[in-house]
Amino acid sequence: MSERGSIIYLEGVTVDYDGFKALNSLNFIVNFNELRVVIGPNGAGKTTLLDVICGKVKPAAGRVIFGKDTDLIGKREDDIVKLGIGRKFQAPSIYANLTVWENLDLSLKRPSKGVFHTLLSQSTREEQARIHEALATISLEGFSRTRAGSLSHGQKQWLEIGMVILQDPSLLLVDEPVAGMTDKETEQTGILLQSLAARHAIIVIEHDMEFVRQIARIVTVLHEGTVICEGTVEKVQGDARVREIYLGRQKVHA
Ligand SMILES: Nc1ncnc2c1ncn2[C@@H]1O[C@H](COP(=O)(O)OP(=O)(O)OP(=O)(O)O)[C@@H](O)[C@H]1O
Repeated sequence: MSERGSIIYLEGVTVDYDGFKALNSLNFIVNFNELRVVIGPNGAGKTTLLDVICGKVKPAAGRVIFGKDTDLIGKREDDIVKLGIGRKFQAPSIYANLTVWENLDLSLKRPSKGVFHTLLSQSTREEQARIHEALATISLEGFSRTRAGSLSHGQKQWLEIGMVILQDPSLLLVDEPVAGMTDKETEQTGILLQSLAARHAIIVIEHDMEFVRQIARIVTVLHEGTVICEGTVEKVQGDARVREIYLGRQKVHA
């Protein structure tokens, strides 16, 4: 896949729920190695946007192109994962009774033979090296033998991010990564996402504007299923329409 141009391209995408347009002729482009933050008030269509990209929701109209020319419309969710799109949901979906290492081992991109077969088989040196690298990336080097269920909330989120990146996605979708985190964990998550952006394109949905300011280069503002503003944090915060939409709901400025 070319490392130039767009990694994901949505054109005229409409998602219709019995006449209600959760996405309304949406145009949205993210380039390779971009870290894009999507904000917008409740119900703006942010989650629906990610649902369309990962194949969970089928649009009534529009095109969704991954990489140079792979049309995602009509593809199954697991096929989209295999193409290189990984999603980190808001609630961590880790195996609480397995160790951090075992969780990472299970998520390595390899033909799935089931949990028990994978745990009983020896990982190769290369696989072990990749797990060590992931442990360092997510700052859990000292926790490889710790039961995942006993990690802190923030550490669980990082573990799941580690599990998604071990599948080596070209595009990583992240839904509200810092909800419920301490300030320190939030800051560390920002550093983690920025470091990941060197190797993966990332789309982050976020409500926490302080966090958005920490990580964002370009912010897309969604409202009623369409993009109403896009640009730097400063541009978005100074935009009259954005201010009006957020007025009385939540502050765009901390
Ligand atoms: N399965 C569904 N059936 C009907 N309406 C839906 C469905 N899923 C989402 N919607 C509606 O579509 C709109 C967009 O929802 P979406 O979850 O994408 O918004 P959001 O921007 O992620 O909001 P939030 O910040 O609250 O998570 C909302 O009004 C929601 O109620």
